[in-house]
Amino acid sequence: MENGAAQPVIVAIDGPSGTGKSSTSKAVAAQLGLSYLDTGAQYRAITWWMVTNGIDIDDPHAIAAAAGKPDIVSGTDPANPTIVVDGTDVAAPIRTQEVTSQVSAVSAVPEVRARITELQRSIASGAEGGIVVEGRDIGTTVLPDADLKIFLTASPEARAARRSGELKGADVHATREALIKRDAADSSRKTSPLAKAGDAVEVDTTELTLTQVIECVVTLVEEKRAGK
Ligand SMILES: Nc1ncnc2c1ncn2[C@@H]1O[C@H](COP(=O)(O)OP(=O)(O)O)[C@@H](O)[C@H]1O
Ligand SMILES: Nc1ccn([C@@H]2O[C@H](COP(=O)(O)OP(=O)(O)O)[C@@H](O)[C@H]2O)c(=O)n1
Repeated sequence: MENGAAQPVIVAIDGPSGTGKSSTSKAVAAQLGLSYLDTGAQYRAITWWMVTNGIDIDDPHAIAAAAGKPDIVSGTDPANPTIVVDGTDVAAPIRTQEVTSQVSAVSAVPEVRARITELQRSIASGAEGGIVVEGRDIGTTVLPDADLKIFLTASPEARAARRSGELKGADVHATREALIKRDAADSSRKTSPLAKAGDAVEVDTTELTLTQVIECVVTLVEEKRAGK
């Protein structure tokens, strides 16, 4: 590996829920000294704000009209990623079932995507040492010129088992159905749906341990850096 003078690298990691994007991205960024951005947390944060402020989630016009109001700040240290809305730390409340069940509707609104995409591009261009950005449309829309694009997949069964392992006592079948419903909504929306970029490397994590996925992505980043 090269020494500390490695050039900044931009890595886009996309894929559906439970494929390992967050865990992999954080670990890869920490290992390689890069910043880390969880774009799902930003969509969850704006959804939390809409719910908290009584915006009707079934009314895309109301969501569009409010999209510019919340101030959303993401901390990009992979050892301590943070998400703050209007000065409030929302790391815990954005993970509730209520937010999870509403986030696809909010994130489908074009004005929301425009707002959050702008924020993401500004964070990525300000990350001097390079960054790992994870989400659904990073390789296709947010950072189409990323140095490396990864698309993680896994079977619905593996993803549901991982997710229900986190949500203690959650029923695997109900979790699986909820994941499939959210993937379908995220994949079928008109504005920058969940999709694999044509030049992304697909990694099926179903039979891999998290450590193996991290090693695979670190190797791909190092190969890219070496070829630069
Ligand atoms: N390859 C893997 N094998 C087993 N568990 C995994 C693997 N990758 C991630 N996990 C676990 O699955 C859960 C969901 O992973 P996460 O990184 O949050 O996925 P995503 O960001 O794609 O939704 C976490 O508890 C994580 O530790
Ligand atoms: N780049 C992104 C990231 C997330 N999202 C939306 O935000 C939701 C939550 O993303 P997340 O990464 O926190 O999802 P999980 O990994 O927690 O399942 C997704 O289901 C999408 O609706 C998006 O539209 N675009």
